[in-house]
Amino acid sequence: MALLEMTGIHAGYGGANILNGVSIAIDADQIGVIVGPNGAGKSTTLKALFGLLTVSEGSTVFDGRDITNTAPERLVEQGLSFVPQEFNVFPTMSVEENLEMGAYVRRDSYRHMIDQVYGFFPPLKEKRRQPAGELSGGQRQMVAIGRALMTEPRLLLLDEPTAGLSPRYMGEIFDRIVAINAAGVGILMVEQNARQALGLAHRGFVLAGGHNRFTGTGAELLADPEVARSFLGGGADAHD
Ligand SMILES: Nc1ncnc2c1ncn2[C@@H]1O[C@H](COP(=O)(O)OP(=O)(O)OP(=O)(O)O)[C@@H](O)[C@H]1O
Repeated sequence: MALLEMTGIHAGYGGANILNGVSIAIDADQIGVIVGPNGAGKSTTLKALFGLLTVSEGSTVFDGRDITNTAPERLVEQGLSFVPQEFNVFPTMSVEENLEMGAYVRRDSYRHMIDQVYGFFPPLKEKRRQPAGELSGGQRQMVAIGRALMTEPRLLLLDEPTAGLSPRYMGEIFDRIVAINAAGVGILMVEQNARQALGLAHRGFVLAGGHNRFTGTGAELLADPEVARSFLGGGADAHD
C-alpha cells in the first residue's frame, strides 16, 4: 500500500487555483521526486500536502488515513516533516540548538536523534556550537534537514534541498538523502536539478501548469525523449 497518495488535488492562493488535479503516490521505502518548469506548482504541491494551503478538491491519504487539510502540527505528530526552501534554520542559534528546536513536539528523550543526525551529517557534529548562520549553504541545508529529522518522520518533504549549492555540495546532499531513505524514511522532494534528482528517484513526477505531465520511475523519465526534450534541457542521453 502506498504510504502517501495524493489524488486529484486542486489548490491555490486566494481565489486562483494553481494545482488543477495533481496526483502523487509513493511507498514507504521510496524516494519521490517532483520536477517541472518554474511556476509548475511543485512547491505548491508540497504546501498543499503539508496543510499550508487549503485543498479545494481531491484528497491526500497518508498511511491509510485521510489527512486532507490537516494542520501542519498534527501532520508532524502523524509522521510527516517538511523542510521549506528558505528560512529553514535559525541563523543566530547554534547547530545543536537548531536540532533541539526540531524536537519541540517531543515529550520523550531525543538525544538519540541528535546522534543519528550527526551520523548522517558528520560536519555538523564538529560545528555543533557554531551559529547556523555562519555555516556554508550546504551545511545550513544539512542543519535544516537534520532539524526535520528530529521528530523521526516516516515521510520527509524537501523543497529544493540543493538550490543554490555548488555541484560538490549538491552531490553530498543527494548522497545523504539516499542514506536517510536507506535508514527507512520515505522522501518526497521538489528539485530544479532534475536530471540528478531523477537519477535517484524510485518515482518521478513531471508537473506543468498545475497538472501531472509524466509519471514513472526516475529511470523511465530520464530515458523518455519527450521528457528530456521538454523538461530536462536536452536529449535523453544529454549530460549537464
Ligand atoms: N504565496 C503565493 N501567493 C500567490 N501566488 C503564489 C504564491 N506562491 C506561489 N504562487 C504562484 O503559484 C504558481 C506556482 O508556484 P510554485 O512555487 O508552486 O512553482 P514551482 O513549480 O515550485 O516553481 P519554482 O521553481 O518557480 O518555485 C506560480 O505562478 C506562483 O507565482
